[in-house]
Amino acid sequence: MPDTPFAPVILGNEPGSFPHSVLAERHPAIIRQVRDAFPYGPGQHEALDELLHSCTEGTVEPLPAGAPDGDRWLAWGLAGHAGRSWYDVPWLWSESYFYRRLLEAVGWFGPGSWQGIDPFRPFKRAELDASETDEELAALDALQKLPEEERARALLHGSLWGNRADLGFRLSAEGAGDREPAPALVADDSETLWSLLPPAGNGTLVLVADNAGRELVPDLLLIAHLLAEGRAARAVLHVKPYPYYVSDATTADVVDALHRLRTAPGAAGAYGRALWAAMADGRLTVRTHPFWCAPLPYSAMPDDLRAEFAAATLTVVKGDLNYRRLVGDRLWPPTTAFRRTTAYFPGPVAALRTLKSDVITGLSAATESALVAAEGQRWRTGGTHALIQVDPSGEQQGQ
Ligand SMILES: O=P(O)(O)OC[C@H]1O[C@](O)(CO)[C@@H](O)[C@@H]1O
Repeated sequence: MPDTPFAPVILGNEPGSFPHSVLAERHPAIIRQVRDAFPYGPGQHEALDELLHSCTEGTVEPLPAGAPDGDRWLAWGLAGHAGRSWYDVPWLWSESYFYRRLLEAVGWFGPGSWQGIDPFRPFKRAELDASETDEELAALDALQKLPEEERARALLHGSLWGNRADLGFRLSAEGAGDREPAPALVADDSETLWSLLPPAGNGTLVLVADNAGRELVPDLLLIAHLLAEGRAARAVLHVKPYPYYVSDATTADVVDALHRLRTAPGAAGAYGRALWAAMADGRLTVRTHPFWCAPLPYSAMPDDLRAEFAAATLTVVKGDLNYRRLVGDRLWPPTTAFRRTTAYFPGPVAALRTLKSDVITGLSAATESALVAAEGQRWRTGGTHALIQVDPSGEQQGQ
C-alpha cells in the first residue's frame, strides 16, 4: 500500500486515535477474553504472554520456520515489516497479523489436539443462541404479509444493520451495541442495487460475508429471499478460511446459522429449509479463499477471485473491514467519489456497512458537514451510521 499525499494509508501510531486504541487496548482485551474462555495449558498461556508483549511493546516477529502459510505471508509483506513496531506498519497489516499470531498461540494451526479449535466460538455461539436472535427471527412472520419490494428492502436493511453485531468492536466500544442507530443512511445507492437484481433475473450474487451470528443470519435471509424471488439464480457466500477479527464468519459458523434457522418456528424455519435445499442443489455455495485473511486491500486480489467477481452479476461486500479493504485503508477526503476508489473492481460491487473506522468515501459535502456539526468526528467510528454504496460499472478502461 504505497502512501499518497492525497489519501495517506492509516497507521496505528498516533496516540489517542482510533487505530492506536485498537492496537493498545482492543488486542490485549481480546487476548484476555480468549484466555479466560478456554482451559488452555501452560504452552498456550506462555504463547499468549509472548504475543501480548510483542504486539504492545515489541516488534513484528517472523512466523516460525515451517509455518504452512509462511510463503504467503512473505508475499504479503512480512519480510518488510518484521522488526518494526506493530504501531508503525499499516494498521490493516498489524490487525491481520495479530489474528494470525493469536490463532497460532492457541494451537489452531496444529499439529496437536487444539488444531482447528476456534478461540472465538463461545462468543459467536452465545450471540447466535441469545434471546434477541429469537426475537429477530420471530419478526420475520409479520414480514410475509408485505409486498415483495418491501420485504426485499426490509431484508436488505436487516443485513446492513446486522453489521452492528460485531463482537470485536464491542470489546472496546463499550455500549456500542445498545446505542440507537441513526436511522438515515449517510449514502444510499439501494435503487442502483435493486436495478442490478431485478425479479426474474438470471444472475449470480456473490456475498462476501463479515460477521457470524446476528449478522450472518440476516445475510442468509437476504440470500434466501433473492433466490426465492428470482432476483438471483445462484448465490455464492464467501467466508473466512480461519477465525478472524473475533466474530468473522467461517464455514462452521454458516453451518451453525443454518441449523439455527432450520429449527426455528414460523417463517424463519421456512427460510432455513429453503437455504438448506439451495445448498443441496447448488444454487447456494459456500466458498473461502486465503486472501480473505490477507492484510491487503482488494485492489491486490488474486486472479481467481478477480475472475469470479468479473463473472458475477453483483458482489456485495459486508461490513467495516471489507469496506476498508475495498476502498483502501486510507484517510480519504470523505467526499472522494466511491467509484473512484473501486474503479479497479472487476464487476459491479456494493458495500453494506455500518461505520466503525475512520475510512469513508462517497459522502456529499452537505452530509459530511451535518455529521461533523452534530458529532465532531465520532460518526466515523461509533457504529451508529450506515451506508449502501454501489459501483455498477465493473472495471473501468485504463485501470
Ligand atoms: O466486523 P466489521 O464490520 O468488519 O468491523 C471490524 C471492526 O474492526 C475494525 O477493523 C477495528 O479493529 C474496525 O474497522 C471495525 O470496528
